[in-house]
Amino acid sequence: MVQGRKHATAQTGNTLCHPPSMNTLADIRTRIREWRRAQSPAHVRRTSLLIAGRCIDAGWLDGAARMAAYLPNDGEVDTTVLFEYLRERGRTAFIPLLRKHTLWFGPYVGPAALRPNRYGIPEPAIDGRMITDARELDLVFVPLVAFDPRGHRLGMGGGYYDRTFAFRLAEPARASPRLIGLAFEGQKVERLEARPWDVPLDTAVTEAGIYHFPGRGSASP
Ligand SMILES: Nc1nc2c(c(=O)[nH]1)N(C=O)[C@@H](CNc1ccc(C(=O)NC(CCC(=O)O)C(=O)O)cc1)CN2
Ligand SMILES: Nc1ncnc2c1ncn2[C@@H]1O[C@H](COP(=O)(O)OP(=O)(O)OP(=O)(O)O)[C@@H](O)[C@H]1O
Repeated sequence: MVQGRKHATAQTGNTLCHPPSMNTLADIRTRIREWRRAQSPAHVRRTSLLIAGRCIDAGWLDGAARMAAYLPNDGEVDTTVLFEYLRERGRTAFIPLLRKHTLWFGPYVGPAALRPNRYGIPEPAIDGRMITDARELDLVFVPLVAFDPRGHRLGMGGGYYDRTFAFRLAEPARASPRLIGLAFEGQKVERLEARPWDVPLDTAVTEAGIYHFPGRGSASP
């Protein structure tokens, strides 16, 4: 930790350390979103390929009947390869769809069938009959702004993922859908203050490796 110098930022291993004044969740969100947007497109492409490759090599996509992932926005890890992997195998992936304050999921059938949501992020332009409930998914690749070694996640601040997957907290023995955060190593922080509604990740994947968070539920005997 760098003390006494205003706004100083030090790097210890791959975990960014900051003076206490920079550590509120809102500060972390602002700082890491800036960091994410400052990465070069070539770097994002290369590291995203590594991250997607880890997910495919782990067998997660082959093992899940229903997979959802996000369309990248604001410098997030690029998920294109994950969608291509399923499409080449004749399978449909799901992407999030905002309905009031929660997420539903719609089939991703290509860019033509999309429209921007209220935040400008493309989502499926489909009718209600094709919408899938979060409970019907086996695996969800989750976007995030920051994560910590306990699996806590900081998102864009809308509370959408926490509200949508609150049933994972309410039903601790339930292991699906598996929530896998995709992030660059620069999004890993020492500690995120936990709020009661936070739904932890099961796993996070960065270009440096796979982090397992054997948390509540599946870890208990
Ligand atoms: N790629 C992706 N899709 C996603 C999410 C995400 O984090 N990433 N979401 C995860 O929940 C949901 C959208 N959640 C969001 C919540 C807040 C803001 C937000 O505050 N954006 C602004 C303000 C823009 C505006 O209001 O027009 C910003 O960029 O500052 C964006 C998305 C669903 N889809
Ligand atoms: N399960 C829940 N029930 C009711 N309100 C919730 C729930 N989860 C989150 N919220 C509300 O959403 C707001 C934003 O939550 P938070 O800051 O954790 O979002 P986030 O995880 O960063 O965003 P996102 O999931 O959209 O990426 C909180 O102030 C909280 O009031």
